[in-house]
Amino acid sequence: MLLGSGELGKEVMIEAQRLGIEAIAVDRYEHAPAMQVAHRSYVVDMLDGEELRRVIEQEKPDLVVPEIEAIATGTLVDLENEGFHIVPTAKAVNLTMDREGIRRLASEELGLPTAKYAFANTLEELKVAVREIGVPCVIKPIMSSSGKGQSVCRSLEEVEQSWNEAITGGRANKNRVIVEEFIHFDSEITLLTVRSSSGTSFCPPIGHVQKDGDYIESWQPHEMSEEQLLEAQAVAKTITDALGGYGLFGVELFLSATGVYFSEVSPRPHDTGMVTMATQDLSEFALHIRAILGYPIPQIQLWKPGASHTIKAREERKVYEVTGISESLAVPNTQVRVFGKPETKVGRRMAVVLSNGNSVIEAREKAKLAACKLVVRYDDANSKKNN
Ligand SMILES: Nc1ncnc2c1ncn2[C@@H]1O[C@H](COP(=O)(O)OP(=O)(O)OP(=O)(O)O)[C@@H](O)[C@H]1O
Ligand SMILES: NCC(=O)N[C@@H]1O[C@H](COP(=O)([O-])[O-])[C@@H](O)[C@H]1O
Ligand SMILES: [Mg+2]
Repeated sequence: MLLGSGELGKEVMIEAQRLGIEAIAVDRYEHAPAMQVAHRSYVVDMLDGEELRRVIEQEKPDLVVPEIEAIATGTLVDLENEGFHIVPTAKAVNLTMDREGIRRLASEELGLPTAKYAFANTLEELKVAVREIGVPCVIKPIMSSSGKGQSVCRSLEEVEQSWNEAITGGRANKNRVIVEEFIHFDSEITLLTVRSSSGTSFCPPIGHVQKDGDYIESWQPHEMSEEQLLEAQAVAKTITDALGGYGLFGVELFLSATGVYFSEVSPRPHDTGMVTMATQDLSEFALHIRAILGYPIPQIQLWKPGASHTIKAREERKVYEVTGISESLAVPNTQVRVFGKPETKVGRRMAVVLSNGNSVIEAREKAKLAACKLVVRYDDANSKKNN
């Protein structure tokens, strides 16, 4: 049972189906991408522990596979104690659903290098925290993803604005924020790390560009020195061992002249890792399914350098279409994934383009060109504004 049924879940679901698994999709809204390829589905408020428990107890799945962070993870901890199998572990899902849990584990328990950080519950506490950390700093709700509610605060005058953004952009009704020292990194990567019956394996590093805290473009492999790669793998091994279980993890790291910084980790496939559908023999989704079913992963092979580029909506509409697919597919070595989300929202990721080539530079150029050809078009008569 997949908890969360977006674009990443849809690919996980397809990989499960390929191995003959009976698969159930759950999300907060109807016709979510993974629901379109599941045996059956449920619409549930996954932040409501009772509703979540009801659907899990009804279906009694062999594996409960969280796909998003916004889940009543305390209930998953209880269900694990009662004998349900939560992927990769209820501890991993519970700690990574809020920034405080995973940051304190990484920095205070495991001693991994991170940006300096502090927490605040009120605007007054935030002003104190910003003075302590210094500017520029990054302010984020403790519960949010894809950059929602996140801002860079450049002076004490901007603290109030950052506070307002964080408390309106956060996922839960919790006025708690994290302040992080701004890391002037040279590049940032996702190190996909798989824990399986074959031990721990790493995919070649994925470089990416983020805008407003959300990913725009990713590529693989990201060029880094052997020394830096070993440092990154050591950080990834430490954090994933601490979280435990079988599955694929997306370990987010900042690379700078002063070393490798741990940023955060997803105990599940990562959005920037969609590029692996164009580069590896086993995509991150195939790896996740293999790992959680207990199957071996003797090796992971990079076939070609590749890149991904996202396509986002600019408006909120109930009726839309993605046009330009033919023009996009005319770019060589290119594939398109249209997620099939039932409606658009401002900034919502609707599709991704995947390209490969003889070099990362070539693949990035192709993916960018192909992405420019894809356009999200709206039917004005059915727009929310006009209704
Ligand atoms: N301390 C920092 N210093 C510099 N840049 C940062 C810092 N924290 C975050 N960023 C930038 O913002 C991006 C998003 O941050 P982060 O991963 O914490 O947000 P998120 O909401 O969890 O995003 P996602 O769910 O997509 O991973 C990072 O990938 C990085 O580009
Ligand atoms: N960075 C996390 C991430 O990319 N998660 C992916 O986005 C979906 C939510 O999309 P939505 O907000 O458009 O419904 C999630 O279900 C997951 O597939
Ligand atoms: Mg992130």
